[in-house]
Amino acid sequence: MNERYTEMAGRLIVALDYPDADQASALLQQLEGIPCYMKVGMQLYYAAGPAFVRDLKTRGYKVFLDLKMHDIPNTVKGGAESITRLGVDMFNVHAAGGKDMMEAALQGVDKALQSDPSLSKPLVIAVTQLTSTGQEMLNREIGIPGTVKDAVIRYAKLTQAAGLDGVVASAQESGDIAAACGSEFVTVTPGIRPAGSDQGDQKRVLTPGNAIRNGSSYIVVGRPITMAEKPREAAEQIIKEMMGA
Ligand SMILES: O=c1ccn([C@@H]2O[C@H](COP(=O)(O)O)[C@@H](O)[C@H]2O)c(=O)[nH]1
Repeated sequence: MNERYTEMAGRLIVALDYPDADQASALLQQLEGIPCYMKVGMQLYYAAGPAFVRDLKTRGYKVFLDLKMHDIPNTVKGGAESITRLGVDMFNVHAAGGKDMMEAALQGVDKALQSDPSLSKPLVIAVTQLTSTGQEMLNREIGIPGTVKDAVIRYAKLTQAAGLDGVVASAQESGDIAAACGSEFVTVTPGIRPAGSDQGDQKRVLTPGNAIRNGSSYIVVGRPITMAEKPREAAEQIIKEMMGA
């Protein structure tokens, strides 16, 4: 395993979108030894809960807990405190919850860290516009005027002003986010589709190689790996494409 492989595998976040821990564990077995990040989202967390997250940490994985909190500041603060106690490496809120709510998330993190100094500070990021949102939907259905890019950049700047580490956005916007917020500001980008793969419900997509070229800090990949006939080969192919970017 060379250095570039390890770096790129560490920037691949595999979305464990499964209905139970057994199915998620079966994928882990297939991907064993690949030093990628694992993402636990609503489907798996609501079924398998904190125990599965702790299990992933015990197995040595970096974990992104993708629960996209969006609530009043006091509730988000409490949620962030509990999530930080789980020892995850990254979690998120919705930027649409506003600056006070995002700042409250950071207060929750601090509270947990103060009560248990053995914990590490997780990256706290905010969702800008979901990658399943296209231009038409944004303007006509959701009622937000302007381009998707404008909305994403506005949320990214608000997120940075609140003191968070970065955002979730499409890889199509990574370069513009870096230009607006600096290259240290983390971009976590789902909607990744290797050439020729099914787009599904994703509207703003990019290939793994183009996402890395556009400056994404991390790429999030679910179905192109989990639904592949040979998930390990699919993951290795994605890492290879990232390495070549
Ligand atoms: O804007 C967003 C935010 C989160 N996601 C999550 O990423 C994965 C993508 O899965 P695919 O199967 O590769 O489409 C999934 O867990 C989403 O909940 C996102 O897609 N877009």
